[in-house]
Amino acid sequence: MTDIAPGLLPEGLHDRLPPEAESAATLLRAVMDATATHGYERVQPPLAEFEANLVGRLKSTRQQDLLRFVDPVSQRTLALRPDMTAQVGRIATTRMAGTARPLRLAYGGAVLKVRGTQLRPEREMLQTGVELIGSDTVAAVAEVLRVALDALEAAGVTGVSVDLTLPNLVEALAAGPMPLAADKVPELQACLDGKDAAGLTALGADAYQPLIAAAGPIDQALKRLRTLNAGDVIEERLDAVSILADGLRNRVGVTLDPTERHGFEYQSWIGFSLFGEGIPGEIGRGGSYTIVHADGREEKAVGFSIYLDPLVSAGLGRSERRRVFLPLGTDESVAAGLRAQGWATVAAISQGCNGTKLGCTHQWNGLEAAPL
Ligand SMILES: N[C@@H](Cc1c[nH]c[nH+]1)C(=O)O
Repeated sequence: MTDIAPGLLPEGLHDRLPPEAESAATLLRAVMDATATHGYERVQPPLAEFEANLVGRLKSTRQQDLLRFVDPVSQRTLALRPDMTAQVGRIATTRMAGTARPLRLAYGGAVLKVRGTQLRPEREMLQTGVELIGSDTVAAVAEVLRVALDALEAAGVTGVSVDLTLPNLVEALAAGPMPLAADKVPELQACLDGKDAAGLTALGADAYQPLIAAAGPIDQALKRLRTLNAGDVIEERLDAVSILADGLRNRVGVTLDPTERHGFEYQSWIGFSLFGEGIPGEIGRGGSYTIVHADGREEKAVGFSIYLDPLVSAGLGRSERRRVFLPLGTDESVAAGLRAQGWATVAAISQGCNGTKLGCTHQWNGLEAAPL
């Protein structure tokens, strides 16, 4: 016996009911189909795996993000996946290590985070996306962004905007052209995260002020960042961003927030967040990163993930419900004919069945499906 109410689920975990359960499946199918047209092939990693493999593969996947448990069979610590990108990295560097690069893989499934966020308290999420393994050049990132936009379009998202970010820029500046002691970098990052201009001054990091002012629409942001006197570290990145923005701007809105790091724990030179009109918060993100092989060799990669839950909540993926009620005694060949025409048939199995109560839109009257 338990003192937990039978309908209660742990915080952040939910059932998906009709019609949303079907919408989620429809959206996942739409995204997978769109990515397949670009040559991305689907892999299906398991729900849980050895913890050590999940944290070791990507630079900076953190143990505290994992829901862990001891497996009574292997006696080892397993973790539920919080993100499928690390698993795809494992597949790419083990079973598919010998497959030609760039390797294009797609995925979709449930992931579980230890903690939700204020905006998204859910802990289980339906994640889908692609990873392009073997390259993180501008051409590779441009392709991944194109695939992401096609996937969002296939899912019915409109008014898309992309916010680009430069996750390891500040670190590179501090270690190079705009020197700051390594132990001060976390404080510097915190000031930049909080857009705290006074904090930068107090830290003796006034050279970094343009980074705060630069966040915003892409052209203005690039112009402001060009005023930073930081040589190649910044010029190379800005040239790359400018090429990426040119590929995006005729399709979607583009902004740049050079110091945004939240949610970009393992991304390297470029990251991006995806937004859709009328959908609160971020609906996806991605960027470049490094996968570490078992022998220590590093491989570049880039990818994106879309989280389908906010799309489902926004009502995307719904199909028109054409449900026809079949009164008792309706001929089975009639029923089969209706199904072949695309109807969902809901057959009475006793005298008391009522089409309206069973959510039917139509009823078979012996001649045709008549509206209810
Ligand atoms: N999996 C990352 C996004 C990503 C995919 N590939 C690279 N980055 C996330 O969900 O935040």
